[in-house]
Amino acid sequence: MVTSSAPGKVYLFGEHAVVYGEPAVPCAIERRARVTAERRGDDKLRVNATDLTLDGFTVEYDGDATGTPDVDVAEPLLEEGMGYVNEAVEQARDAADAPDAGFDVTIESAIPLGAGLGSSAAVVIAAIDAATRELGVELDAAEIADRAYRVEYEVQDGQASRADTFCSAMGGAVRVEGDDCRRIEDVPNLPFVVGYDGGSGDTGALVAGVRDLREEYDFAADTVAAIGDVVRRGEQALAAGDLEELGELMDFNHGLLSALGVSSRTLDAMVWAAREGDALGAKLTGAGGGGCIVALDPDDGTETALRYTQGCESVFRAELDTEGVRVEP
Ligand SMILES: Nc1ncnc2c1ncn2[C@@H]1O[C@H](COP(=O)(O)OP(=O)(O)OP(=O)(O)O)[C@@H](O)[C@H]1O
Ligand SMILES: C[C@@](O)(CCO)CC(=O)[O-]
Ligand SMILES: [Mg+2]
Repeated sequence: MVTSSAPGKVYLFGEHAVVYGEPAVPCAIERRARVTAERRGDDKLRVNATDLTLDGFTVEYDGDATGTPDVDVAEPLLEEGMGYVNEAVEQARDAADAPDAGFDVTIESAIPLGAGLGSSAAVVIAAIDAATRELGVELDAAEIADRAYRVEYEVQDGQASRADTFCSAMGGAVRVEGDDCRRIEDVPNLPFVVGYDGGSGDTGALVAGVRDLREEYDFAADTVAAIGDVVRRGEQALAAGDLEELGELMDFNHGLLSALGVSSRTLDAMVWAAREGDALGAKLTGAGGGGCIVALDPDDGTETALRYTQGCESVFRAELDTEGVRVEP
């Protein structure tokens, strides 16, 4: 039995545009998904997701993933909940050359689902690591990231970047531009505050929406390119440790994402509350549509402002997690 964990993330800059080859800077945060994999005597896959927002569920699949779930949950929800885990286990079987390996998989995650904090990437990274180790194979973090990217690409219908999965595997702040993925060293202390509206967005649908706009309007394509410009400028501000400028650029990045139609009333409300609470800057994080915003604030003004904002369900500080995927004792 092996348990591995991997962190969620916030985007300092660049979500969505990264899908079209612009650079992005996601940062791992100290909120983890823990996945335990235990080899079974047969080729079945049994998944126990204790704190999925569907109140937890258990599903038993046979080797080709066509078995009948033993719980009474709507089919689409199950499919969605199972897709990532299934594909992650397939990657582990492939890496260990054990096509018939069956597993009992248990997921415990502190990362809200579909809220822009990279729950899918964290679950997939931890699952690949735990399942391959259980089969006696140790992959390095870069290979786990690469395999997890293939899972996200598959489940998100061929529209995914390497950003979330690379960040979760490596930890820290990273820079991703197409296939070029690297860690950013010597990042200043980034005082992240996260506001969560309790909702979620559909990553696949939101990415498809941006793609359609981009194809329809040149100015939407220009907006995506402008996000790339913000990110490049942001990298300089990050290297200089200039938090004021980082904040200003986060505000700009949010405006551009909003123009691309991926914000929402509550995300906007939280962004404005953060700014009125004297945040250095604030933006939505991840796919958008609902879920989380991230603000930069070394003081407690943003937290206080968000606590009094209608639609904001919880507020927390998020520390940069310099550690990526790891085995848990
Ligand atoms: N605790 C969990 N147990 C099982 N599956 C999970 C868990 N957390 C996430 N998932 C899977 O990840 C999916 C959510 O992924 P999605 O990409 O939509 O959102 P996200 O990764 O949280 O946000 P974003 O990609 O915007 O950062 C869920 O529908 C589920 O399939
Ligand atoms: C919206 C997106 O850029 C980030 C989702 O966390 C999609 C992706 O990069 O795969
Ligand atoms: Mg995701």
